[in-house]
Amino acid sequence: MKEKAIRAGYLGPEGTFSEEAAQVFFSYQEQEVSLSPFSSIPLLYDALGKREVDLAMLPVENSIEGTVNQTLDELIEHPSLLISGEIILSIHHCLLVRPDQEWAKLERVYSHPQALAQCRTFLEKNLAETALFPTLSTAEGAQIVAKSTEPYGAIASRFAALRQGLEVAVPDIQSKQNNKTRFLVIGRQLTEPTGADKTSIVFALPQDRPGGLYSILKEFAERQINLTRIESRPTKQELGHYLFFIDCLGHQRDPMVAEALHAIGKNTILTRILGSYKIGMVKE
Ligand SMILES: O=C(O)C(=O)C[C@]1(C(=O)O)C=C[C@@H](O)C=C1
Repeated sequence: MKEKAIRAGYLGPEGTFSEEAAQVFFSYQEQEVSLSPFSSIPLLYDALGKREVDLAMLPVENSIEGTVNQTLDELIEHPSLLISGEIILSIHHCLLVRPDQEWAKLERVYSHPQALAQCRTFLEKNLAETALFPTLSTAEGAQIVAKSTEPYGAIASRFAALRQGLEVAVPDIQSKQNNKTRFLVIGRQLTEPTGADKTSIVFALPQDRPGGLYSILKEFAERQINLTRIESRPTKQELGHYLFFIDCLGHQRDPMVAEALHAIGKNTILTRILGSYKIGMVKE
């Protein structure tokens, strides 16, 4: 009997960078994958929570703008979910207009807040008087412009321009040419070790103990385990109380990583292993 297709969700509508990340990542899966768009990150998490999808492709960090806070914050709100993969995508933003439109005279530019921020230098230099309108995704911005008759533009991909019948007025407007976003694949299952893995954890420290963070970092350093990321997010309960996110090389089943994870549990007030997964490819 044919295996059922994996149901994967991404931040839509069609034409987002998240769709591209999903297309590339899932093309390497042996099992068939059916992709569906969701109009916001919380809606995608809801669908995961209700098991309407098995996996979700979510942006988590960008080389210019840093963390996509919503992805990390929602992950904390859903304790049964696990990270099962990652992929890094080169992000080329374009200023899109309708074919009859002059871009220097735009009254509004629509895009996802991450994209608006990644293109801040271009916008400040060339469209300082233009009002910036945040949308739920870059592709939604392109859709709004395609449907309008006003002097509006969008920041989105070349692919979104094709989808919406828009023109690329200015290509590559991101503030740094080497612009990359890392996406996580979030699901429910722990992935098997591949020999080239990463592990993500989140923890909270007691407030009153000096050297709390040092006591955690030491466990990795003493075992020569390389950290690839450290990030803090407010607990939202009390000012100055933080959750720390760490990514390290290795799988949680590797003896050294397992030992370090066990040891840090003694110095935290909460530790959650968010998943171990294969180090992701970079798609240029
Ligand atoms: O709006 C999109 O196209 C997305 O896929 C979202 C998103 C993000 O949230 O970071 C993804 C990649 C880029 O960094 C800009 C926007």
